[in-house]
Amino acid sequence: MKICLVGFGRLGSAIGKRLKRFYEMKVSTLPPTDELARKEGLEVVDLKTCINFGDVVIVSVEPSAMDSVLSQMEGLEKPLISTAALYGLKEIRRKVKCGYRTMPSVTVEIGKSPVLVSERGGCNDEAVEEILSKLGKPIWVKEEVLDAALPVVGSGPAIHSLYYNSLVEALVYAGVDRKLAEEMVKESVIGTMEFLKKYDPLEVRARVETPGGITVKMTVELEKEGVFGSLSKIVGETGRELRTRR
Ligand SMILES: NC(=O)C1=CN([C@@H]2O[C@H](COP(=O)(O)OP(=O)(O)OC[C@H]3O[C@@H](n4cnc5c(N)ncnc54)[C@H](OP(=O)(O)O)[C@@H]3O)[C@@H](O)[C@H]2O)C=CC1
Ligand SMILES: O=C(O)[C@@H]1CCC=N1
Repeated sequence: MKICLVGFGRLGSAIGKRLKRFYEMKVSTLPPTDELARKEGLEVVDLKTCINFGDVVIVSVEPSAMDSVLSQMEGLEKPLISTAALYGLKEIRRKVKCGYRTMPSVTVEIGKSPVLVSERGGCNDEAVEEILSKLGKPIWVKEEVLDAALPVVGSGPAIHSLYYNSLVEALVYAGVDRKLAEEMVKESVIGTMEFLKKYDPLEVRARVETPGGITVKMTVELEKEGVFGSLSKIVGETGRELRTRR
């Protein structure tokens, strides 16, 4: 399969770096990101050449550029995969027959991202799923779920990094060398994420909280301060708003 990738910014470049290992690819993007694509050894071409080349077209441009890009593809019958936030499937399919919407994250660069995709029953689900499985784990969902989950899936790496960083700062605050602190937090977080594949989060919590011990004192204090409630509220409200915006 050959891929035409349109847009080589934050997400497009992550997609390009990963997929070039599996497929022949040409890129259509604007300066200055055209130089980034060339540095990755990818050929940069105009949009028309790109579309003619690809068996599948992936569009990863900012939402405000979608109208202009799609209007240059009107009538396209090849599968088109959009990553644009908030640009509806109906609008995509009004312009191209075989459109799909996805919500990945930048961790596609290492092939480890949930990739939400809407909706099954399009005109080439198999080809789309094959490509998305190289980027991570494709999860077919209704479009409204894709919008609701954007703040956790698409934005996730930024939020997780904030949490990670706040723990590094906590260790530095407690007098631990920063490099050591980073190593400790990374291993702790990665180990816990693996553990969560095996155990329910409440069970993990129960296994750690020695009665009358140090952990329960902190977890109750964090809950009292509303740290996690605020996180759920802010992220959840954003998802709710996105879900109903269309
Ligand atoms: N960043 C992320 O983690 C995620 C982003 N998304 C979505 O993916 C899309 C891309 O996001 P992101 O990478 O962050 O955005 P960026 O602004 O970093 O990248 C946009 C890219 O599109 C290019 N571009 C703009 N107009 C055109 C055009 N007419 N033809 C060809 N290329 C064009 C830009 O070129 P140049 O800058 O050189 O002008 C740039 O390479 C957005 O719609 C966003 O909502 C979804 C999930 C996660
Ligand atoms: O911040 C944004 O709007 C895009 C969508 C999800 C991640 N980046």
